[in-house]
Amino acid sequence: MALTVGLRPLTRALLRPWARVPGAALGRPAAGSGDGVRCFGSPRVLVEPDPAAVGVAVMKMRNPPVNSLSLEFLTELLISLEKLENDKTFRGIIITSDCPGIFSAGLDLLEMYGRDPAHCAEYWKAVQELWLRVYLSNLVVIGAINGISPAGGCLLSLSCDYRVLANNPKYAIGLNETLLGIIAPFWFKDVLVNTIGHRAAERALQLGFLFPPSDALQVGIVDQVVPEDQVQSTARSVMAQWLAIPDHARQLTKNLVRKPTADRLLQQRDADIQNFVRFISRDSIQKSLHVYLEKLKQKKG
Ligand SMILES: CCCCCCCCC/C=C/C(=O)SCCNC(=O)CCNC(=O)[C@H](O)C(C)(C)COP(=O)(O)OP(=O)(O)OC[C@H]1O[C@@H](n2cnc3c(N)ncnc32)[C@H](O)[C@@H]1OP(=O)(O)O
Repeated sequence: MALTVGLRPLTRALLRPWARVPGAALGRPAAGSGDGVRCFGSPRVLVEPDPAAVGVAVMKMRNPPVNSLSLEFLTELLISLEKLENDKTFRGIIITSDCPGIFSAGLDLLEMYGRDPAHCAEYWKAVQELWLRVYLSNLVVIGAINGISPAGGCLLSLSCDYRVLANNPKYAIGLNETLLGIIAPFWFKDVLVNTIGHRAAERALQLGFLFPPSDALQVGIVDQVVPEDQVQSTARSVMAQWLAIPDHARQLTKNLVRKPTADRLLQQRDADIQNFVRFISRDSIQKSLHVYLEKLKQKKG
């Protein structure tokens, strides 16, 4: 699936020399990455082949302070995912965070607050694209969730094939959009329903639940909860289990299960973008976003 996000000239320029990790131009070891370990990346996304697992790449999100999914960050994630999909030496990706305590704070509120319709449309197209790229990936995608994961961060986690969450009570996960006075779009809802069932999803979406690890495991929004220092090793051992399955059979099966959900968006991407722009541009929604952003600021005291 070609990357269909219409990149702004600025974003395109930003990404042109995108192997910017010092010394990590494709094929050369990045500083501190260990001898011969080929890695590549961009300012906000570091991709390192897992030295202990052939064919596995670890994708580290590093958009401090909270890995909020800005347009630039989404674009870098998409470029890295596309590169991995096209590099036949990789069969699996472990997605994790380099921002302590935070997997991803979700969509970047500043991309939706005080922005013109054209920007909102471009932003939403990138959000759609990231979901489709991860959800339908031919690679095995495992979330090594080492931090809090609200809303868009939860969607990214749900789009993985398997989710390992660190057992830290602060690392809650859920689609909390109603707490902001907004809503999760139908395809966020669909993925949650597919994962935890209709009644649990209905309740969690309406109440904006952020599940702490023990509840997240019980409701099924994550597959495993482990001590924080075992998240990466657990993700790696689960990856080995999934990679023991012949790729072609596993990919066809993943597609069989996931394509009907993805098709609901693919068949109406433009309408979904227009719906988003209309909804997010409402005065009442902009006001809700303003109040929420103020609350975040006040929280800092
Ligand atoms: C029809 C259908 C239509 C559908 C139409 C609508 C569809 C929308 C779907 C929405 C999906 C989403 O993901 S909406 C986003 C939901 N996300 C959230 O609710 C998480 C909000 N953030 C937090 O709760 C906290 O920041 C948290 C992640 C726990 C980290 O707490 P900390 O104390 O460590 O850090 P903070 O001090 O709070 O934050 C550090 C800085 O990051 C900023 N920040 C934090 N989260 C941010 C965010 N998501 N976007 C931008 N900026 C963010 C803060 O403002 C601070 O900025 P400075 O003050 O400048 O330092």
